[in-house]
Amino acid sequence: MSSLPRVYVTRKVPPDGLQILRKSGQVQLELWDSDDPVPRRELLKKVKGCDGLLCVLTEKIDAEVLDAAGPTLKVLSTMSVGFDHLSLDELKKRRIRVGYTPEVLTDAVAELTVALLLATSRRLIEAAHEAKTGGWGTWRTQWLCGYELANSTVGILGLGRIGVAIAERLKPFKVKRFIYTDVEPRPELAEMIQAEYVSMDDLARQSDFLAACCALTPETQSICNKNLFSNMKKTSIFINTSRGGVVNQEDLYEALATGEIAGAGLDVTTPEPLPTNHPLFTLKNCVILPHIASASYTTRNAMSALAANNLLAGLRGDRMLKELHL
Ligand SMILES: O=C(O)C(=O)CO
Repeated sequence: MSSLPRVYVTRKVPPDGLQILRKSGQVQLELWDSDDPVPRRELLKKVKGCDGLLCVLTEKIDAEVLDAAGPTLKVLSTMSVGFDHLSLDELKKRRIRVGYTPEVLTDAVAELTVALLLATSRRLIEAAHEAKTGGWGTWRTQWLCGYELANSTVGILGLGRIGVAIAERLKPFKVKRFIYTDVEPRPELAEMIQAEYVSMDDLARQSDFLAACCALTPETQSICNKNLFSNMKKTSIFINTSRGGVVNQEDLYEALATGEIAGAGLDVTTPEPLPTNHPLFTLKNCVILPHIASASYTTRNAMSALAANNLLAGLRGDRMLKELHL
């Protein structure tokens, strides 16, 4: 039997990552060779005795999984920038090193955020549907009017790399002002986009477009709620490409259905997938995408390669390219 470290990969990850692992000659690899998530029972069985685990964001890595893996598990590598699916306390307790994939997806996520913002504010999905289903009668002066970016104020909730990249892409649309809020001011990032730090209430009150770009943590859970939406302008657009958990969806539904805000574009929801009979799907002013912000071939390949390299470095005891310091 080989004495190489055993690694379990919980999904058919894009080819670059798999190739790096296979060619390394450094690990014995086992893979859940499917596009669908590994069943929990199978995961609990397969992690037993592994040295390394490469997962994606649909796998909840908690005490149960870590107990099932046992003391051999030294490295966890997630193919995601988000890590709300990982029980960090449990990982820290067991001294398991954790790799993740920031930066390589910033461009793709920012690009999709802009696309979703425009699709929502200029009502593209509704308009395409009307054109296709006979609703297009004649050119009408106010029909399918939306809201434009020129001269607007764009608010960013949680200013990190992705928020900066979104603002950089929106600037050429003649946005007048960028504002942001976070747990504390981020002067270096803010300077890159000339964004002004404001309170959460001012962010809500002043934004014409408000983009949630924050990580999901206990502090940001449901932070976009009745309080936020009721402070927003009736003409404002809310966009979320971070995590569904930052939004109270009942409050968002109310805000959209009663015209408290003009529209919402969501790439992330709770749960995922959002059931097709969910009330949010009944609203014309809500555009919902199936968590595709990072879904370009280039980016997903880069994420898988980084996740693979993180895992191998961790198993060698070297510095990872991107490690979460617990
Ligand atoms: O990497 C992540 O955290 C994602 O949400 C996938 O884009």
